[in-house]
Amino acid sequence: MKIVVYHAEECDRKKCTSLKLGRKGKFKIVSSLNQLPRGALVLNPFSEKAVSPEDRDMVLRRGIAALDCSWKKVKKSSVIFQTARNHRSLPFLVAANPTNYGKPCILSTAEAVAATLYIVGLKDIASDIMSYFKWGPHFLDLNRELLEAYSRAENSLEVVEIQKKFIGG
Ligand SMILES: C[S@@+](CC[C@H](N)C(=O)[O-])C[C@H]1O[C@@H](n2cnc3c(N)ncnc32)[C@H](O)[C@@H]1O
Repeated sequence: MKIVVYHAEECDRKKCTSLKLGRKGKFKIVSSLNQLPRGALVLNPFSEKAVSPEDRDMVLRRGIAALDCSWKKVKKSSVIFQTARNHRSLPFLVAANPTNYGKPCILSTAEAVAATLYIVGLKDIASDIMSYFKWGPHFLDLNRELLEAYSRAENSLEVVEIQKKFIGG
């Protein structure tokens, strides 16, 4: 499984989830956009299209790419979000990492990648990624009902419908 993270060097390196997974050999950390895998699913919080089980083949064959930068600095115009295709945002999920605990959609890179893997049906790999953090398994437990529902959707539109019903109560 190719998981490649473009690292913008804006974070506290001790707290950075992608650098930790890079050290464990789970993520490849790159500093040049040319090193991102072609055709990968790009995790972009500004994308209008949501991750769905339809993306499974793309994830298996091409991998996942993410941008690790400060949430304070991330912008629609961030360079990685301009260059690649196949951008996806994650539907409503709540962060469990200590920096943004309880905040919807403001996920760490590790949480975003694990959620993507879960939704496309690669649940064991999602659990493995989360197992490197004390709070990681809690992220999956906290969001289990929604992650399960998203993982049973047909496509991105259905994922958005599930999200709407959940937020609307
Ligand atoms: C802004 S960085 C923050 C990383 C943080 N410093 C850490 O240690 O994990 C998080 C990245 O994860 C992905 N991500 C997080 N939440 C997302 C969402 N709701 N939709 C799509 N991608 C998301 C994006 O690639 C985003 O740039």
